[in-house]
Amino acid sequence: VQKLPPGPSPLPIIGNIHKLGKHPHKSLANLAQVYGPVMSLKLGRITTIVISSSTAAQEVLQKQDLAFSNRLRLDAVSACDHSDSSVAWLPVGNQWRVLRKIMSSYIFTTSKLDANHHLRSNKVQELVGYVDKCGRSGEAVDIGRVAFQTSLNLLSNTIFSKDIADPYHGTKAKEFKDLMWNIMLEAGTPNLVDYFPILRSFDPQGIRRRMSVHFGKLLELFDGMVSERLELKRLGNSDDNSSTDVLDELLKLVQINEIDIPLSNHLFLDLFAAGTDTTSSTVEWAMAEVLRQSETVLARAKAELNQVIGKGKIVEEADISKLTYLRCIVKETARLHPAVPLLLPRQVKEDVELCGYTIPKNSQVLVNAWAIGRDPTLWENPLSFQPERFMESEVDLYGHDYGLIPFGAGRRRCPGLPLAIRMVPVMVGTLINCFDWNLEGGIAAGELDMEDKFGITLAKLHPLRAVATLVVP
Ligand code: HEM
Repeated sequence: VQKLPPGPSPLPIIGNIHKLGKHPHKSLANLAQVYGPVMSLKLGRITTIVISSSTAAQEVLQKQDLAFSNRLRLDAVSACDHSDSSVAWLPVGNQWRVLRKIMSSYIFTTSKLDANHHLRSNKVQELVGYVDKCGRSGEAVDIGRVAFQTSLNLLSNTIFSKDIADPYHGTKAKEFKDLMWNIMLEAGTPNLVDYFPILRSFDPQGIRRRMSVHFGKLLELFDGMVSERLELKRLGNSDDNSSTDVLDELLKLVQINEIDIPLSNHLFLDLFAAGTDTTSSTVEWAMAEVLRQSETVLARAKAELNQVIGKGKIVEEADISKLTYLRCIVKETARLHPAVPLLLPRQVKEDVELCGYTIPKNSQVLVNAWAIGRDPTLWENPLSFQPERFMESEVDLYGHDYGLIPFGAGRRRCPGLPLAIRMVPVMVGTLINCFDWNLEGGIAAGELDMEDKFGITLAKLHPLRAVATLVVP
C-alpha cells in the first residue's frame, strides 16, 4: 500500500502553496515541527517532499543517492534551452556525468586552483583599495555589494583571466551585475508554471521570457570571450597568464578530443550563476555575524590573523590552512545562513521507499539545510553564532556530516566547493585583517538586524553597511 509522508491537508487547486509565505525555509521548518522530518505537501499539482532532519537527509543524499539525484527543472531555467545543457539542471546521465567530470578533474582540483590562484589574488588587493578609498572619504561600503563584485571578478579571472568589467566603476560593470541580479530574482520568484505545468506555454508571469533576454546577453558575452581567445591563439599571442585559466583548459580538452559531448557556453553560465551570489551572500552574512559579536569573535579572528599572517595583510589562499579560527567562522556562517537554504530541488523518477513511506514518482524533493543547521537536537545553542564549536570538531563542509550540508552532499553536491572555500575565507579574512569597521549610522554591534530575504539564495534583507578604516601593517 502506498503511504505518503504526513503533511498539512491541501486546499483545492492551490494545495499548500499558501503555507509557504515569504520565508519558505522558515515556514517549512515550522511545519516539520508538526508533521515530522519527512513531510509531504502539495504545491499546486506538484507533490513535494520536504526533508528536515540529518538522518532523513543522509538517507536521501547518501544511502539512496541515485534515486534522489534528478532535478525538478524550474521553468525559468529552460530559457534559451539552458536546462538542456546545464550541469545544474540536467538529469543524471552521460551528459551530466561528463560535465561533472570536467569540473572535478580539470577545473576544481587542488593543483589547477593552486596553479591559477595568482589570477585571483590581485582582485583581493583591488577590493582592499576600493574599501580603503570609501573609508577615507567617510563613506560606508555595502559589504554584500563589494563582495558580489569581487566574487564576479574572482570567477571571471579564474575562467577567462580577465575582468568581465571594471568591478567597481563604470556602466558595463553595473550592467553585468544587474544582469546576474535579475537572473537570481527571476529564478527565485515563485513561478505558477512550476506549480501548474499546464500553464507552461502561457508563461503567465513572463519569467521565462525575461530570463531568455538575460541568458541571451550572457551567452553572447561568453561567445565574445571565446572568440577573442581563439583569435589570440591563432595569432600566437595568448599570454602566459591565461595558460592556467578554465577557458584554456576547456579548449585543450576539445583539441585532444577528450570529451564526447558538445561543450557550450552554458557551462560558463552555470559557473557564474551558481558561483557569484552564493559566495557573496556567505561573505556578507559572515561579516554581519562577526561585526555583531565584536568583543568576542572579531577580537579572536583579528588576533589569529595578526599572529599567522601579520596585521593589515591580505589573506592568500595558501594561508587558509593555517587560519583555523577563520575556517570555523566560515563553517558557523554556513550553518546558520546556508546560501541555498533548500538546496536545489531534486526529483524522483520512480516510486521510492523512504523511512517507511512511499515517495511517489515525479515528486519534488527539498532538503531544508537551513532547518537542519539549526536543529536543537544536533547543535547546542543552535541560534547563537559560536565558531568555537568547530574548533575541536572534525565536522567539515564536504557533506560528510549531514547536520551541516550548505553545499549539499552525494553525487549532486556543489562541484564549486573547492573554489568557494578559498574565495570566502580570503574575502572575509582580508576584510577583517585589513580594516577596522564601524556600522553605519552608529548602530551598536548587538543591534544589527539579521532578517533574511528568500530567493534561490538567502540574502540579508537590509544590506550590511559599515565604514572602514585601513589597518596599517
Ligand atoms: C558559498 C558558496 C556556494 C554554496 C553555499 C553553494 C551551494 C550549492 C548547493 C547547495 C548546490 C546544490 C547541491 C544539491 O543539490 O545537493 C550547488 C550546486 C552547484 N554549484 Fe554551488 N555553491 C557555492 C559556490 C559555487 C561555486 C563557486 C561554483 C562554481 C564556480 C558552484 C557551482 C555549482 C554547480 C555547477 C552546481 C550544480 C551541480 C549539479 O547539479 O550537479 N557553486 N551549490
